[in-house]
Amino acid sequence: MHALQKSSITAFVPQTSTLAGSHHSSPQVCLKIEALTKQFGEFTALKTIDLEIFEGEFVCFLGPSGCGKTTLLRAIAGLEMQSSGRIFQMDKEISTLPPQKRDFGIVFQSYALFPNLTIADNIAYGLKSQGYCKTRIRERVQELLTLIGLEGSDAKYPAQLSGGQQQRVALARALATEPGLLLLDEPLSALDARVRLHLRQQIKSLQQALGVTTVMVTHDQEEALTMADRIVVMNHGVIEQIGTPKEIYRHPVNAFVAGFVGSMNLLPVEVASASGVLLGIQHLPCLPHEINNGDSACLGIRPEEVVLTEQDDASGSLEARVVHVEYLGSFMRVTCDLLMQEQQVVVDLQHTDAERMNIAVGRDVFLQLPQCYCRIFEQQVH
Ligand SMILES: Nc1ncnc2c1ncn2[C@@H]1O[C@H](COP(=O)(O)OP(=O)(O)OP(=O)(O)O)[C@@H](O)[C@H]1O
Repeated sequence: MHALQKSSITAFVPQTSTLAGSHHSSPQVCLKIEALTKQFGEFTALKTIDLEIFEGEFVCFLGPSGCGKTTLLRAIAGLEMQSSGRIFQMDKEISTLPPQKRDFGIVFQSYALFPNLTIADNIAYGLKSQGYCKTRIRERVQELLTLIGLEGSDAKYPAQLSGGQQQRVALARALATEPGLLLLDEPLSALDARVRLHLRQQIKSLQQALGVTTVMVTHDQEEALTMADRIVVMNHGVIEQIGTPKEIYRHPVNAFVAGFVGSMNLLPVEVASASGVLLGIQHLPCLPHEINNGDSACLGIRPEEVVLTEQDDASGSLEARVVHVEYLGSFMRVTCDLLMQEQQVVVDLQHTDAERMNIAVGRDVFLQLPQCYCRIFEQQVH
């Protein structure tokens, strides 16, 4: 559809963000990536990426530096040509189209506004090149300024705005032509923590209100967990897991995802049975897994899932000594050395529990690792 024929965004019906979590009405695939590979000389930055993103979804590409997330975003935008594989947007193959022929708006980490243009002209940039008439451009710029809460800033220049405000203008500019896809490349990472938090919420509610399919690159797991409908966790050019924030957090598929998203104790164990492992000589019941008996594996349990007690009041408790206590606002993070072997276990405690038990460095305690939280992973290959 030509941008001129599109309705104004204020007429959009707000959508909910539960799309990815509840697939009761089958949503349409907005973006489909098939066996995408990217080589930089001998180096493979993306290895056979397959991915479907649904209309209205907010998807985050999350992973450590160099994992290929920006390369994947740039391939979607046509700013980087893939070495092989195909990309479809709304069933139309866009694999070889130049960026200007693709239907997206993009926001980069650095605000990338034109410093010599006013805020109004920055926002109007794409509208002018798409042939909107002057009256409509003026209207549209006002709509967008209202949308991002910067009414009255039309005549200002980028340098007169704060970093967060400039990034909101960049967002308005990206949304101006009502693109079918919004691409965000670490849009918050140049901002200070407080502004980042505020803008995170603003972007999320704007995305929900407009229902625009959005892909955001981030290396910040908290950002991904709070903003995304689904997270694509990447490492070394491959997708390790795709899932809702809850799925990724609660059911990581391997030790990499477990360690990268949230905090996770990862303890080396030997598999003893289909639902039991040996931590040193201590037998621990665990969640069912399919790793062979006798193999080395990794037990994953989150700090908030470990039970810390003063007394040895459950069989299978591990004797431990508190070696470090950290105050983290709403809870305390307690690091314990296991007495049986050279391993540390981190436990998150409510302040009231920590005070009741007089938790301090040097205190001897007992740790229980409940079976329902003991995930068993294959040993990491990377
Ligand atoms: N133009 C290029 N030439 C050669 N290698 C490149 C090029 N662009 C990216 N790479 C390499 O490809 C890999 C993936 O880069 P990419 O920028 O996609 O990573 P990323 O996950 O976005 O990391 P970051 O968060 O640090 O930006 C990196 O090892 C990078 O050095």
